[in-house]
Amino acid sequence: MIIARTATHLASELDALRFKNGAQRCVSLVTTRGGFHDGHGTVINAADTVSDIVVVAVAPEPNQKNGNLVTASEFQDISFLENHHVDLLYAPADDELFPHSFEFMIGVAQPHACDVVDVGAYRLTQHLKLINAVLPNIMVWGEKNFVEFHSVRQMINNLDIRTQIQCVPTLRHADGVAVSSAAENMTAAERANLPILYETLNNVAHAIRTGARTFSNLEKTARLALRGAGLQIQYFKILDEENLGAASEKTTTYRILGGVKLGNIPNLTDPLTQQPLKSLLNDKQRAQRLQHQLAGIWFDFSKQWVDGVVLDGLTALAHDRNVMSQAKAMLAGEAINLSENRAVLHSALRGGAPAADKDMQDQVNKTLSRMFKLEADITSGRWRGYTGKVITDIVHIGIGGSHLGPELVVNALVDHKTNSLRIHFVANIDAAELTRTLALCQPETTLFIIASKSFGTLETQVNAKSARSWFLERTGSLEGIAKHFVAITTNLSAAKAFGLDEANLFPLWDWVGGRFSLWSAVGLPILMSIGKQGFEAFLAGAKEVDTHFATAPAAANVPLLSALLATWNYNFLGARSLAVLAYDERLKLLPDYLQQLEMESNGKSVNRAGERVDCATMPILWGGTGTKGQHAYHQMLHQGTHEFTADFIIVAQDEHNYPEHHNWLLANALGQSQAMAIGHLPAENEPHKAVAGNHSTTTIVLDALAPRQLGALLATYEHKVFCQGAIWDINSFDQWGVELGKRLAEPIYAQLAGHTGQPATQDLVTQHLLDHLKNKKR
Ligand SMILES: O=P(O)(O)OC[C@H]1O[C@](O)(CO)[C@@H](O)[C@@H]1O
Repeated sequence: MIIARTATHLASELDALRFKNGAQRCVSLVTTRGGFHDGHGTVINAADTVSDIVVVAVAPEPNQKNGNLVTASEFQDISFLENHHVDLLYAPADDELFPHSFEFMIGVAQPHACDVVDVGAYRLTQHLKLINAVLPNIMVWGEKNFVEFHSVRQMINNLDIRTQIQCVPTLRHADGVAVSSAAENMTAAERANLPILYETLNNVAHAIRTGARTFSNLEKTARLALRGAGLQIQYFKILDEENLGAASEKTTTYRILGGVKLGNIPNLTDPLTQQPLKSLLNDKQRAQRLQHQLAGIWFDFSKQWVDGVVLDGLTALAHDRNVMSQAKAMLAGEAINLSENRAVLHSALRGGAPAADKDMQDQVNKTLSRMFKLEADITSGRWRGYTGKVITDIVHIGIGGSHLGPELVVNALVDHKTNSLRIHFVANIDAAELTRTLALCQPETTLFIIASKSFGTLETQVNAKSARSWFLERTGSLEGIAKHFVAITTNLSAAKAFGLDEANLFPLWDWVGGRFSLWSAVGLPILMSIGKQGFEAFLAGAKEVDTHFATAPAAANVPLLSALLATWNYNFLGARSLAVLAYDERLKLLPDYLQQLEMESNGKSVNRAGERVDCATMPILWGGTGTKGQHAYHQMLHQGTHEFTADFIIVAQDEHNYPEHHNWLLANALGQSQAMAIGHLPAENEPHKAVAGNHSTTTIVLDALAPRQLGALLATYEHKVFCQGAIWDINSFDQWGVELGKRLAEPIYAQLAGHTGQPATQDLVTQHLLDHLKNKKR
């Protein structure tokens, strides 16, 4: 590689390179400031592919007399360029480019609207001088320096310089951080926060791609997210690619520029923007926007790490994403489940979708009446088993949406039981569950409820078959089936083929998603447990939420706010899990139920148009009951390295009349959420006692754990899931991901069951496992 330090030396070397064997060769120029890294490498490689001769210029800083390259790293820089097959390095000192007698500078006549980074007369003149010295056919830039690239491009166009100019995409680390000398020289703590910049750029790009056009709000929200992550913003702009002016409705190509400063980061203490959560907690205004009463529940979002500006930004985001007009379409019965071409009308099961088809509502009411009759017949003893005995045990067989909701509600409302029926649930294909349950039951006094929307789900089929065999082996009475088996399904013919009596079949409809079906006949165990009045109150609580959701303004719409705050936590503050912390033992199954509701609904990675989403979607939802969790996983929440958000669910009334227990239970819930918000700064010599704080949490206070409140709580989560999906532009109502594993299990089962003639189709690793299991099986 030739190294030239003066314009004269450069000219003579370049002439020789440019004109070889009588032919003129193509020269490219890459201008840099030295300190080379792989990011430069991609630009130089690109220059190499479009030209015969690559010249790299290292532009000096003002008054940089002797350091033609960046000081101490000169040696590394030269070998880096040689390794990248650069032909010529031009490294003039500042006084070579700008001698004392120099009196002219070139400037921009009309500064562009973007005030991102001022390229300035010095740099522009320097670029012009480098271009004049090298006379390149083409200049190649890295996109990371887009503003400077744009200014030079304008200069080339406006001054009729006969050089082409192009830029190449930014090289990024696996976590999205642009490769740069700054990124290499950061402390681990500074570096850890940086991926949020790329994520935020992507979030905004995604928002624009999917129709968001309130640019100032998008910028505001993005800035807050960056500050929230402890980054000092240099600039964050949504611009028109063409002229780098502010983006407008007319913009066809957008350029989103974001830059952050590092070093001496004030870590969320900038009073003009985001303050530590601790300092927000005493703001009297918070209650108004962040505490809401709905259907016997107090939703308290005031421990969320947001302020008014963030809330405005989030509300604008909902508007941009048309969340509420999509909700309207859902409640009107439009087929918003695109991949299955189905309506999503579980609200109609509780009278919460008045615009839904009349016929649909009639079917719902008719089925409800039949459910009430069955419950009354069983609990009054009018319905008897085949030997005339009253029913004492209900065994509900179903899985996923046909199980989780009913079991949760039956357990949670145990204090609202109206009769002595014992209700059991069998979901797993593991026979442990079925056999243990059957061991508690007598065939003459047991009613089996088989709940399966499809009536084709493996677990339910196998369990139902075994339950029927258990019954027949003990009773020998085929006619007895009619007294001991009922089913809920959309697939009535499959249920009949199973041998079930038509009169014992309760319909379900394709417009009810499995995980939203507990309000239908799938909820029969709930009805059997809490009776007609209780079940009606449960539906009514959910309907109150439907009405609120459809009519409340965005800023006070509880399900929408929940979803927006979740977005803020997941997509802007980097929370990767949602902990559901129920401070009531009766709600032990709530996290399991919500796992299906939220994760099966929104665990998606393509949008509604089938394109890959470019933002994180549903994080991991998990949880348990307080105070037990405090002695298990709360340590990690307080001092671990994962960002999270949590929902605290508490019940205000002491329903067991044990005041000491109840007061401690509530005190612990509030103490935990307070600790998560305010953290603890220990003495300098006790870093192990530091608690970071600044974790957003929501506190949900049920007046009582009663049917109305529980119905309202679950419906709120349902609508939150809908809003979340609308914000992410994903279909929350299908679940294609569960199919592959099911399919792969089939040939494995055939081998385990010794079905002959089935060739092994598995990979070697799976085959070895299978052989091992076959050997070990008795
Ligand atoms: O009610 P079915 O058709 O038996 O389905 C049970 C569950 O299986 C799934 O299809 C997949 O897990 C769930 O969505 C559904 O709730």
